[in-house]
Amino acid sequence: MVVPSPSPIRSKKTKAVGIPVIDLSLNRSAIAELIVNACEDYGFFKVVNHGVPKEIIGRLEEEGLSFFAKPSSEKQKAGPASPFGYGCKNIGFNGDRGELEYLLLHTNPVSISERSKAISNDPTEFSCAVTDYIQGVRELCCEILDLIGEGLWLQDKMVFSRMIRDVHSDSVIRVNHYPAVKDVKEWDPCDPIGFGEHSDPQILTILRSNDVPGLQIRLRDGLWVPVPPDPTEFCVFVGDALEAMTNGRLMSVRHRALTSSVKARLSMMYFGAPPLNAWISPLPDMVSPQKPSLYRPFSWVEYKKAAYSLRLGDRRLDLFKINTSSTGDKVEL
Ligand SMILES: C=C1C[C@]23C[C@@]1(O)CC[C@H]2[C@@]12CC[C@H](O)[C@@](C)(C(=O)O1)[C@H]2[C@@H]3C(=O)O
Ligand SMILES: O=C(O)CCC(=O)C(=O)O
Ligand SMILES: [Fe+2]
Repeated sequence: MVVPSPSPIRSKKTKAVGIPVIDLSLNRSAIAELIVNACEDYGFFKVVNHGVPKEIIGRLEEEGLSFFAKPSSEKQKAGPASPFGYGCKNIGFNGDRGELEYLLLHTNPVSISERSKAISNDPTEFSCAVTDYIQGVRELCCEILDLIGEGLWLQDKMVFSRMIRDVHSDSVIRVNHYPAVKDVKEWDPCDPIGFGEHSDPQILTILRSNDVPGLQIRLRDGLWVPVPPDPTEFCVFVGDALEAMTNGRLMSVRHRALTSSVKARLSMMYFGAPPLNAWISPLPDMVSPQKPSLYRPFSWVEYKKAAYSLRLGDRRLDLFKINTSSTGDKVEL
């Protein structure tokens, strides 16, 4: 039987570029600058020597694989995702669909332990695997955010990580499972959408996948770049909230997953978010007469409501833009 190629899809609209890979064991001020450059140019980079133990990553991967291997009727007991729980093919509430199934969980420990009962036959084991993983990637997320604070020369370098460390942080975790293409007859090469184009609404996303390709990022010029998978690395995405707080200097990256492999892709994302009542607005350090505020202040709960009322691919940050003329003056509408 002929099977589709496991390599990333490359239409004439994709190209190979050197995606920044940053070694976190190197000199602090050098990596702070490299990270800020990557966030400005791509809104995306990879990290190596990240310090998250392999054993912790492996345990969550195993838990994810054994959950997705269950019969559909069993998995449905943890669903539907509204928004948390088990979801299959439906993404969000407004008709977006993808060739995947997933678990979406709030990172609050009480919520995880409650949800685990419907997900696993050994809820304590599952719950520990998830909370240990969250602890590891939250540290990594905060470390990267502090480096961003340093690279931007902010007065308050921990302004971003403080939101993530807050006990009321609205961070979420997602495990996506893109089933293998078993029968080439069922595979439509024109529609290999695993997860459609979008940006992540939060501050920063930390993604780890197995060795199956699929992730692509969109460059400023509109070209799509396949991201080679590497289970030993983490991918880091700038989210909408970080773009707003840096007054557009760091770019929230648009990305998607196109899968067509003979092996299933498993990806795990930590979406670092502020508390619901936190205010998001361009930081004073990022605003000047030459660079007036691009966004009006909004609360995270307001932003989330907007995100959930829209489609996956909508540019929701535009709703919060202040209209300015070419001279930088505010425009009365
Ligand atoms: C269609 C949607 C799914 C989503 C909520 C939304 O209305 C728009 C944003 C989507 C997204 C993308 C990044 C994350 O995967 C996610 C959990 C998030 O916070 O925003 C999803 C939402 C979701 O799947 O519930
Ligand atoms: O699964 C992936 O590789 C990407 C998924 C993603 O972008 C998301 O869940 O927001
Ligand atoms: Fe995403």
